[in-house]
This record gives sequence, C-alpha cells and structure tokens, in this order.
Amino acid sequence: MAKDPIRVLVTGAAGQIGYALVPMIARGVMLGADQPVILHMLDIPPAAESLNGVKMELVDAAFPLLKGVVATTDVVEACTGVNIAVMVGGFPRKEGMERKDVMSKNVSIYKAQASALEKHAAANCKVLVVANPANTNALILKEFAPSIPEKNISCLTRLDHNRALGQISERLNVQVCDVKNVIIWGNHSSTQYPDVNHATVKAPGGDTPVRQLVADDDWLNGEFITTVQQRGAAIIKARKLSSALSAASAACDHIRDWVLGTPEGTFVSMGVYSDGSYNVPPGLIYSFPVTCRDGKWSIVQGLSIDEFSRKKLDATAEELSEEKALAYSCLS
Ligand SMILES: NC(=O)C1=CN([C@@H]2O[C@H](COP(=O)(O)OP(=O)(O)OC[C@H]3O[C@@H](n4cnc5c(N)ncnc54)[C@H](O)[C@@H]3O)[C@@H](O)[C@H]2O)C=CC1
Ligand SMILES: O=C([O-])CC(=O)C(=O)O
Repeated sequence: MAKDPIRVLVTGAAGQIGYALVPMIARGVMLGADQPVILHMLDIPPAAESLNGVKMELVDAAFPLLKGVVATTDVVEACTGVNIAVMVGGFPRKEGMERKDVMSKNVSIYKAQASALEKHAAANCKVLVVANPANTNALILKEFAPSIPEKNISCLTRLDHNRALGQISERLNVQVCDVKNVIIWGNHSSTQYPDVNHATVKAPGGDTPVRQLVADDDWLNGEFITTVQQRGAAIIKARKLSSALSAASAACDHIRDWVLGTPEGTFVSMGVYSDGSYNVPPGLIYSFPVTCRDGKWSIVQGLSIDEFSRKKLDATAEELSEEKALAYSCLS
C-alpha cells in the first residue's frame, strides 16, 4: 500500500541551499524512494517572487513522489502540520566574517520560529537546524519551544563529518563509502574536533584503523584537522558563496539516518542536546557520535578519549558556552 505523504518544511527555501535541497527531498534522497512528500517552503517577503519561481520549477520537474507544494512567506502556514523541519533560513556568512558576526541576525529569527513550530508543527516533528551559528540557533529554538522534546531538535554537523570522510578517502586513495566512524565533536565552527581515533576503512581482511593506514600522526593531528575545520571558509573563498550542494546533501543524510536508522556498526555525527556524556556540559547543543534506530538517536558511549582529544572536546565546549551567553545577550 502507498505510504501517506510526509510534510517537510524547508525555511530559506529561495536561498542557495534551499535550491539544492528541495529537489533532493522531492526525489526521495532524504526519506526514501517509496516515501511521498509534501514540501512546505518558507522565505521572507523580499524573496517571495524567487520562492514562487522555485515552486514553478518543482512543478516542471514532475517528481513522482511530490504530492504538494506550499510556498509561503507566512511562518504559521509554513509550519502547520509539518513532520520534519529543516531550518536553513537566515543570514549567511560572507567572506571575512566569523560566525559570531552572524549571531545577532540569526538568533532572533530562531526565537520567533521556535514558537511557530511549537504551536503548529505535527506532534513529534523532527527539527534540523542548518543556518549558522547552527548549534546555538538550535539551542535557542529548543529554549523557546519548551514543549518540543529536546530529543527532536538537532543541528547539522554531518557536512563536517562527510568532509572528514572525504579527506581520509583522498589521502588513502580508497572509496569514501569504505571509510566510517569519523567523529565531529562540538561546534559547527573552526573549533570543531574532527576525530579519527575510532575510524576504520573496509578492507578484505576486515576493518582497519584509519590511524594505522595513514601512519602519519603529524598529518592526522595537524593538517587533517585544520582542513576539515576550515573547509567552509575555503569553499567561500573559492566560490564567493558558502557550501550549498554539499550542505543540502548532508542535510538529507542527517534526516535519512535519523528517520530510517544508521547501518549496523556505523556511527554518524549529529549536533544534539548534551546529556553530560563525555563530560560535555549539559545545556549545550554539541556534536556527538550517534547511532539511530526507530527514529531515535543515541550517543555512542564508552569510546576512549586521549589527552589530545580531551583538550579539543573541552575547547569547543568552551566556545559553545560563550556563544550561548552571547546569544542571550543579543536577545535581551
Ligand atoms: N550547518 C552547516 O553545515 C552549514 C550551514 N550553512 C548556513 O546555512 C544558511 C543558509 O545558507 P545559504 O542557503 O547559502 O544562504 P542564502 O542567503 O542563499 O539563503 C538564505 C535564505 O534564507 C532566507 N531567510 C532570511 N531570513 C529568513 C527568515 N526569517 N525566515 C525564512 N527565510 C529567511 C533568505 O531570504 C534566503 O533566501 C546560512 O546561515 C549558512 O551560514 C551553510 C553551509 C553549511
Ligand atoms: O562556513 C560557513 O559559513 C558555511 C558553513 O557553515 C560551512 O560551509 O560549513
């Protein structure tokens, strides 16, 4: 029997990530090739005409899974009945700007949209915040939507996770699909910690540790980390625009694994509300290694953390605590 459609909200849908993301959702990349969807697209009034153009293109693409499109500048209409909310809308970082510069512009948007989601989304709506500062926007959304379960609010660090897989695959000249279990800890910012200590590569004789195969700790503890941390800035420098196709693809990966589950023995990185695991302060949205099953994520427990890693986990937590304080000062 055909499945009922799932309503997916994309905010900032007239923007560049939105333009890459909505066709992926309509093609089944996010929720599966047998899952019909109804797209809800929100943008602000100055972008209304462009948003309508995106809607026209969705019609023209004749996606079999796409059962309806709501394109609106009304946040209530956009949020009504949605099962999944991908929050991309906001002000992007431009060349030379740090994430902190975009903080005040974005946290007030997330405070307002929290209330709309809380009042009008479907019960058990899963929320993914993409817009920067992603962790702190998600935290503000959580704080101002107290009736949405904290387990349902997350932020995107899957792009960083995928970038780390990509760097290892290039370095070792192996297929990216054979590399797994890298971890992004902390903030989606240049303090994030891309950790390969539990990562492996599939080989005929069994999974082999990345550290053993690379056999160059200086590279893994130095250039590899900074390349992943700075990849967003490198794309902005090259394109004069921030990452869009890779961000859209990572948003699909994030929701797909959350809803449909992670493969056995594989973990992925998600920004989620800290419960104090790995001595990360509770009260922050922090990227952890997680596995997903039955629509729920769980933080992978019991991984060893060496002294080098501990310092990096703490440094990015420190930055998130500072961002949280700054966000609240912007809102007051
Ligand atoms: N977490 C991650 O891995 C990544 C996050 N980002 C972030 O994603 C966000 C979107 O990036 P782009 O699509 O490149 O930006 P963009 O500027 O092309 O699109 C943003 C869209 O949001 C809309 N918008 C602004 N305020 C809004 C509001 N209150 N409600 C609804 N829509 C609103 C704008 O009109 C625009 O159409 C930025 O904050 C960017 O920094 C970008 C790449 C990766
Ligand atoms: O760096 C930026 O502003 C865009 C972004 O989040 C990324 O590409 O990771």
